[in-house]
Amino acid sequence: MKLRISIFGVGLIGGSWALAMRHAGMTHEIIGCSRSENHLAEAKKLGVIDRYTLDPAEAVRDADVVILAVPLGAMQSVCKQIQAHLSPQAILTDVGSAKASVIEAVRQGLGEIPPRFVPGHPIAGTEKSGVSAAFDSLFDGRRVILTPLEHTDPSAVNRVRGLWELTGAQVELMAVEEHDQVLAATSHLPHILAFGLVDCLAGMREQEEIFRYAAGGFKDFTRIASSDPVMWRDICLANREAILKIMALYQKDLQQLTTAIEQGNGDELLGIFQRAKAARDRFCL
Ligand SMILES: NC(=O)c1ccc[n+]([C@@H]2O[C@H](COP(=O)([O-])OP(=O)(O)OC[C@H]3O[C@@H](n4cnc5c(N)ncnc54)[C@H](O)[C@@H]3O)[C@@H](O)[C@H]2O)c1
Ligand SMILES: O=C(O)C(=O)C[C@]1(C(=O)O)C=C[C@@H](O)C=C1
Repeated sequence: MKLRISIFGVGLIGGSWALAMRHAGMTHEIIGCSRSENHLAEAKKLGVIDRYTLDPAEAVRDADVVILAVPLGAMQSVCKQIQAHLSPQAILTDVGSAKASVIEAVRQGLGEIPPRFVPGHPIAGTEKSGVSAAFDSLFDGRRVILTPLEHTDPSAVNRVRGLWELTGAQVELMAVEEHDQVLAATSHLPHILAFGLVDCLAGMREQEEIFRYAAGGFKDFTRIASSDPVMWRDICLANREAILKIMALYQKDLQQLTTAIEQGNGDELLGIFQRAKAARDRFCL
């Protein structure tokens, strides 16, 4: 069955999902909705969506699937705008980077969490944003985490799982709290460190001189500091507790490294670097 899909926020993630659905031949019609008519007109011009509207009520009318792909800070207001118009048959899902906050935004915005709401998060992206950066293979071979709640309709979970699988993604189910803790460690902390490092160096008097000599290592480490600041502000505010926990742990480890360097403790440094290399070589890519 071909679907009428309604996408709120046709940027990097919403746009890439739309393209992947099109590629899979799943779409009867894709409707984009957002605050920005310019973004929507660009999405239509690029062939990512079939049509757009600035009216959330019209966007969800007769939709089989509604996907929220706006920044975390906008989830609640979008839900408020669709509350009176969302059909109970429609599947509602999202792509937000932190899950407890989206679930709370849906609860506040819709007044309750509908059984056909399936929280989701593709662990795929780039440092670019906007629909011009979207591409149909973004999710191919990547993981997508769904965090259904106790009362979530299993048929809705299966439907959303099936759609993500059509993008080439590998879908896993996880508890909300676990998701937010794991992603605080593997995604949110690295982004905070990259933003922090670049800001630190940019604040030094010799910054122009320093950046002239920034080569491979610096570029690899800081690519993600080019990501959208609004998106990352929202993630830090939304997943505050889990992020603070992992930051405290990391600060302890950084202090251990500082002490080892201060004391000229080569054995300690070698031990840390060997453990880290072994873990990265074993677990990453
Ligand atoms: N970028 C990534 O790497 C990545 C990866 C996984 C999940 N996510 C999540 O996906 C979501 C979207 O991120 P993105 O990278 O696609 O961002 P993006 O900036 O590329 O796209 C966001 C879109 O939302 C629209 N928008 C912003 N505020 C809005 C509002 N109040 N009402 C309606 N539309 C609004 C914008 O016009 C834009 O088209 C975020 O929740 C983010 O946490 C991002
Ligand atoms: O590769 C990147 O540029 C990303 O930042 C993608 C990334 C990540 O941290 O891995 C960023 C945020 C998400 O919610 C999911 C994926």
